[in-house]
Amino acid sequence: MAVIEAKGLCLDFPYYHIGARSLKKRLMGKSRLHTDPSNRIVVTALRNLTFRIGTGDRVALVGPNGAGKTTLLRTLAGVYEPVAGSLTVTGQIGALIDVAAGMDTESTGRENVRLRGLYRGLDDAACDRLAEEVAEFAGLGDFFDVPIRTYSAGMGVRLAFAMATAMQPQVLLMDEWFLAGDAAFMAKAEERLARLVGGADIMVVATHDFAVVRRWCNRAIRLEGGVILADGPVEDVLGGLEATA
Ligand SMILES: Nc1ncnc2c1ncn2[C@@H]1O[C@H](COP(=O)(O)OP(=O)(O)OP(=O)(O)O)[C@@H](O)[C@H]1O
Repeated sequence: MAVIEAKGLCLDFPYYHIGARSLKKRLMGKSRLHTDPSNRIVVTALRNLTFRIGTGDRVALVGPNGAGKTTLLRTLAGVYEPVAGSLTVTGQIGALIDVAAGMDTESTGRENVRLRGLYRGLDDAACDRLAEEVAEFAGLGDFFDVPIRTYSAGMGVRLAFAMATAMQPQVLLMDEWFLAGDAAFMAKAEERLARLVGGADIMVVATHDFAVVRRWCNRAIRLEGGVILADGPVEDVLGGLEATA
């Protein structure tokens, strides 16, 4: 049983390089910026978020640029640590957020896949099978055996997608651009993605695309300025957003 539970979740980003007093003064009028006890400017990216996401929930995080969608996704994935409140995620997480997250750019595609397999507790033979499976789906040919720092952006997405979808997570966290690969690849990826989403207990996707929300989700959380403005069935939340557009 997978569950995500947040209570009063807050996250700040400190701005280390903003020192000039006049600039500070100018910025401080803005509602999301304040100073911390060390007199650094911090932006409040997420403020006092409380929600529970349970098995069967397919949640879209929606809202304008800078609303906090990706930050929340990364916090759920454990990339960022909340500065206040609590967050509990029960269930194995699969994150399709940053292409290079958890990858060693000096290692080859194959080495990265094997490492991920070892991390998940697979034995040597299972890691080999996983690498073959990923290689076939990603379709990178010989590039699978060169360091990934040489990959194009599209090649990186292919590898990350193939890798992340080769192992079924209970909690699937996804940024929308993973749904926006090149057309030929996405046609092939669609079925695999549907299987992955269907097999996950929980899915959370950050997106601007209402078609994606309507197609994949049964619940939406609307964020703005780092706070939750609405949380409920997709049509209720999108209706509110469309009304303000
Ligand atoms: N690494 C960071 N360092 C400093 N501030 C950050 C960082 N990441 C995000 N922020 C700030 O946190 C706030 C939320 O950003 P976030 O990227 O989560 O928004 P978003 O809803 O995903 O936006 P978009 O739709 O544009 O992708 C913004 O004010 C942004 O400037």
